[in-house]
Formats: sequence, structure tokens, C-alpha cells
Amino acid sequence: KGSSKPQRMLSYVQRHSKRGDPDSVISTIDIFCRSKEWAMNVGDEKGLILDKLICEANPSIVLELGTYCGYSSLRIARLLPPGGRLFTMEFNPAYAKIAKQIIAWAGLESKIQVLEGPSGDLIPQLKKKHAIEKCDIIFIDHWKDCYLPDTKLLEECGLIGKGTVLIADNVTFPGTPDYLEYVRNSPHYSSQYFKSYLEYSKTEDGLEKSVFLG
Ligand SMILES: O=c1[nH]cnc2c(O)c(F)c(-c3ccc(F)cc3)cc12
Ligand SMILES: [Mg+2]
Repeated sequence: KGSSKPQRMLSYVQRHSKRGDPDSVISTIDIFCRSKEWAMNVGDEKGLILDKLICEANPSIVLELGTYCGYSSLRIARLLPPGGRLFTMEFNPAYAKIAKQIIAWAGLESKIQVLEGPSGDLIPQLKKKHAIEKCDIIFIDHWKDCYLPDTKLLEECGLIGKGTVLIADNVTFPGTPDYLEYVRNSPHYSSQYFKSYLEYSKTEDGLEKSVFLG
């Protein structure tokens, strides 16, 4: 029974990065993905755009759909103001287990809560179980077929309010056409595409930023 790619990524982080230093962990994961094994983190190029969007919004409550190994959780949480919180949902228990260890290694566990299970089940629990009113930012980076249904569920649950910013990864590759059509044609959203590249590759991809207008 060999190791998994997430397990190899965790080992590489523990051997090559500085414990308690999120920037060191982030850059170490990028080196692992460029020099050892490609992995589906948002990456350093789209990551810089994500950083800028997070800083501009200065959010208190961020929801992430799709944790994987926790790379974008670190990118987001390291930029939160004091008291800011990130809730991140992961369907795959093996991924969640690794993500929690990478988050702990980086020293950001006090700002990040990893919620395990299907987002469709977890989203309706957010208000009551985690005392969340509205999300300031929602980073959508899980399974492309879930982007649109989960966005509609978040609206129905009252978790998207005036000014809530949706940031979606992979809108060009692998592509999320139904989601894009929805946010770009809805009178309730103002959308903007940030052209970039698929993580650790030369293929085009980008982030879609959509602000809820109320
Ligand atoms: O499933 C995914 N969830 C979230 N993000 C992804 C991603 O950023 C990818 F590049 C990819 C991806 C996987 C295989 C490819 F050949 C290209 C992109 C997948 C995901
Ligand atoms: Mg992605």
C-alpha cells in the first residue's frame, strides 16, 4: 500500500518548509508541484490574483468550497484581519486529513475550520451550527458540476448578501459553463474575469469574481 500524492506533499512540506510560516509552506507546495508532482492547488499565478481580491475585500467570514490539501486555505487565512475566519468544506476524508495537518504545520488552525462532507449537506448547517450570518467571500474550487447548484443553495440559505464576493477557480479549464452563464447574465451579480493560467502549466485558465448586488 503506497503513499498518496497528498501524503507525499505533506511529507515534503514537513521536511522543506518552516513550521509556523504560512508563506514558507505555500512556496514549498509550489516547488513540490513544479519539481515533483503536479497537484490541483490554485497555484502561485492564480494565487496572486486571489491574494489581491482577498486583501481588497478585507473579509471577516470566508467560505471555501474544496479544501484539497489546504493550499488556498493558507493563502486566504494568512491575509485575514484579526478575528477573521475561514470555513472550508472538503468531501474527501483523505484530503481533509492531510489538509488539517498542513494547516496545523503552518500554524493557522485557529483561523481555519475544515468541515468534512458534501457541500450540499454542510451549507444548510452553516448558520445554525457555526453562527454565520452572511459570507463576505466565497471561494469556489471544488467539483465543476457543483459550482452552480451550490451557489443557488447558498442564495436560498441566505448566506449571500449585498456585497458578498464569489471567486470561482477553473472557469476556463476544466471550465464551468453553466456557472459562468448564470453569474454573467444574472441582474443580481456584477462579474469580472481575471485571465491567468492553469496551476503549474501554460494552459489558459482564470478566476471569475462576481459581486452580489442584492
Ligand atoms: O477537481 C478540481 N477541483 C478544484 N480545482 C481543480 C483544478 O484547479 C484543476 F486544475 C483540476 C484539473 C484536473 C485535471 C486536469 F487535467 C486539469 C485540471 C481539477 C480541479
Ligand atoms: Mg481549482
